Amino acid sequence: MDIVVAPDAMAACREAAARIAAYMRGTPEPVLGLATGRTMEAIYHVLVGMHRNGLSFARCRSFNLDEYYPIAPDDPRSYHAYMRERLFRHVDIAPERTRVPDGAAPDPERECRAYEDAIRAAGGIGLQLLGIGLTGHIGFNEPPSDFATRTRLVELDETTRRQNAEMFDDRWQDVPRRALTMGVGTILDARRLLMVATGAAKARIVRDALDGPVTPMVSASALRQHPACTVILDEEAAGLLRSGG
Ligand SMILES: O=P(O)(O)OC[C@H]1O[C@](O)(CO)[C@@H](O)[C@@H]1O
Repeated sequence: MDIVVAPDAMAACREAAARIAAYMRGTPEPVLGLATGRTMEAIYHVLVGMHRNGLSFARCRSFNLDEYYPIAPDDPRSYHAYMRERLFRHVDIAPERTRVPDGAAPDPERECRAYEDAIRAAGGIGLQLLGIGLTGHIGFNEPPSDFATRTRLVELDETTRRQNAEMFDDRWQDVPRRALTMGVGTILDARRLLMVATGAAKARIVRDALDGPVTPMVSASALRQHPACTVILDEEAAGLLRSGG
């Protein structure tokens, strides 16, 4: 695992965007795994700027990690809307080349199987972008999540619902109790992983994930089993690491 510590959050996000752009430029048919959450907003902002300076998304396909369930794709609080507003509508990626789990699917298990099939049909994910939740989740894989799990319907922890309440007018009780998420096994299948964490609030869970035991109780600790994983932190998020990053 390669750990990069940037001086601040913006520098960490610029570094992440530069690596995504390098992957896109160096790959004939890039398949991006995308994430949501506050950390990713600055990364998408930088990527949109790069697009305005010539970076094309036209050859990309994308698969997002997760979506609330149930939620309509046109609900402004959905991750469909998040992706449209922060990235897709600003770049040259055709909507049919982007995919986010369907939070309105009448049969969620079928949707999860179809999602796995679609990733496989695209040739697998080349670069998977990841954030980390305060529970140690990657995607919405709350503890405990077996490292072999695949895309599935999960229950969200109260910590996560509270963490994500901002989009729901700060009413955590309104955050859906369930979500569709790629499994830890699905994530580990990506050829390269890029996790980004910034801010002091993430320091404890970053330490648990990178310095603690590799355990299903901290999904992000699974990244240490991946042969090509880079973690980009700012100094605050790296603050409790044994090595200091
Ligand atoms: O960047 P944030 O808002 O702290 O979120 C951390 C992670 O948890 C999630 O909310 C769940 O996947 C992601 O969207 C995000 O990567």
